[in-house]
Amino acid sequence: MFADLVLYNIGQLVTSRELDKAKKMDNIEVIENNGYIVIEKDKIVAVGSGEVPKEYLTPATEMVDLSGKLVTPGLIDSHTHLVHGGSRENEFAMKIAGVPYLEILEKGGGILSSLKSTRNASEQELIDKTLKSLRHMLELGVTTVEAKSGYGLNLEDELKQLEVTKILGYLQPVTLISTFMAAHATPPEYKNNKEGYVQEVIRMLPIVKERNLAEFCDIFCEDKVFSVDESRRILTAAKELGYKLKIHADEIVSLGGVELAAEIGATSAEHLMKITDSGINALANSNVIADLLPATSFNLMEHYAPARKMIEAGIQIALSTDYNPGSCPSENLQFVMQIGAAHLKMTPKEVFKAVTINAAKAIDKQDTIGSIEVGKKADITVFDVPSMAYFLYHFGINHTDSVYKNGKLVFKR
Ligand SMILES: O=C(O)CC1=NCN=C1
Ligand SMILES: [Zn+2]
Repeated sequence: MFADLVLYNIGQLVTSRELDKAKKMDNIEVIENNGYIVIEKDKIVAVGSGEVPKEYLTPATEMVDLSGKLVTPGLIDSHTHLVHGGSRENEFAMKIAGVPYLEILEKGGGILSSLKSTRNASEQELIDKTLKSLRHMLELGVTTVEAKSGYGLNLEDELKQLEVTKILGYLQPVTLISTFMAAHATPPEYKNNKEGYVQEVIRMLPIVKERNLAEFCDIFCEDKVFSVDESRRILTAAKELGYKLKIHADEIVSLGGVELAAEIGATSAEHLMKITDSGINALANSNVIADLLPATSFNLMEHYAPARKMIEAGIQIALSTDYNPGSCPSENLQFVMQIGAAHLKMTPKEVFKAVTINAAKAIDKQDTIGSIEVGKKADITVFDVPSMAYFLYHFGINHTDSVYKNGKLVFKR
């Protein structure tokens, strides 16, 4: 085995390798100094500290001295509404004036505003717009992104969003994991026929699946959006077709979506700002990943999910942006991490675990990415800071120095 690339003289090397199988948030390996990573083609072949083992080295090996910088697995943004047309800055003033998110939606704004601009956008317009967001995400150290549909809300436009996501995966280096989310809101044409739309979503499921356009199915289980029963019907139909499941739960009102996630075996339950003790108990006794979105709390000026309580209960937490044109119009996962530290009271190891191996679990990719371990993909991010603590303390700028995807340098500041 000969190395194509060696990264050495690393400051803190956050491998995110889990030191045990306990459902804890601080049990990841951190090599404190002088770390190295040996890469052959697209895979990691050795990780350690001190002298790089000579048996891997050849005259052709590229040796990169990282001069004490922080190194982590490529960051994973496990919850985004990436592909969408238009923007909703016109609603920002309403939000600041205290108009509730669900009231804006009920008045035909919110998701339904993004619906109009997404339906009116061509595939090329969506591709061009989303390439810019993906460039921001890459430069912020992100190498894998989950991307939900849900602004088409009819078969033609849902397929358009999902096709755009697929095409984007070939046009730039960030890996895209696709989620079908036609159950995001009820479109105007079904305004007085909610049941008809639930049946239409169920009719779309096999079509999307046979085109291999989505790995996950997600639903907005929320007051005045989709009830727990409607969510159960759609997710059960999706599960029978082979979809893995996600659920937006307890964002604004706690309906019992979290308990449904545990009952139905969802991969993840997301938002959880209003999670109850019963929901915490249900998740603690399941393998469901709790994907928290603190930048959405920040932007909606809502309170934050009770992360500390969830961590004490043994729940596995991921953190992601929820990037979307309404409740969180920001691609900045680094800022999410800094909010996670300051407002969710998460420790550095907990925060970095939440955007690496736990985010990989939230998209069921923990066997190939999410940690710097032998045999895993060489998705690696270098930050121009000495430690996790400094990264979280110095907020609001981009700390990325360089990003490697499948062992290749894809960004250098
Ligand atoms: O408002 C949006 O566009 C995205 C969103 N879906 C559920 N919560 C937020
Ligand atoms: Zn969302």
